Amino acid sequence: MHTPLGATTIPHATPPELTQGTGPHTDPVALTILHQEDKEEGLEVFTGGKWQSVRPVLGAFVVNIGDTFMAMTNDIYKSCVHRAVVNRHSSRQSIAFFVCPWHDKVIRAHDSLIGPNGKRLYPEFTWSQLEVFTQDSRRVDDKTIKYFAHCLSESSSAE
Ligand SMILES: O=C(O)CCC(=O)C(=O)O
Ligand SMILES: [Fe+2]
Repeated sequence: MHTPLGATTIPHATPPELTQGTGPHTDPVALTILHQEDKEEGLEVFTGGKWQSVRPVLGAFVVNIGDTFMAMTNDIYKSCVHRAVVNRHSSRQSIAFFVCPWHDKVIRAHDSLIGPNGKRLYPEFTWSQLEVFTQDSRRVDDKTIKYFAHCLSESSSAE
């Protein structure tokens, strides 16, 4: 696994109507370990049909499940749609460690996660393939990983 580091600073001088924050998305990586640097709220997760704030807790990390981890666990663990929003009163800073497999490692759910009659929900893939796919298609939402799996299956059956 390797961990590129991302930092987001949303300055309060920018009017909220002119900024997007990060926009709703799922993280394509395996896990995101996020530190919300100050007490300013902004991270929201879409759950139970609505956006809910993930309040910063002093000294705590937020661990976010990404699409790659979802595939590695054959959907036992689900990635979540989240966003970072802004407000007009104060700035907010967060630091994210994106934990992803090495580029050429084949990602395949372990047999113990499939069950006797179940099936593997994703074809084998590498983090490189998913990374390129998300960057090319510029989409990372709750449908991306399924669409990626569909495209991979199509291309291997055409061979
Ligand atoms: O700033 C945050 O709290 C979240 C940022 C985020 O979702 C990301 O970098 O993927
Ligand atoms: Fe994210």
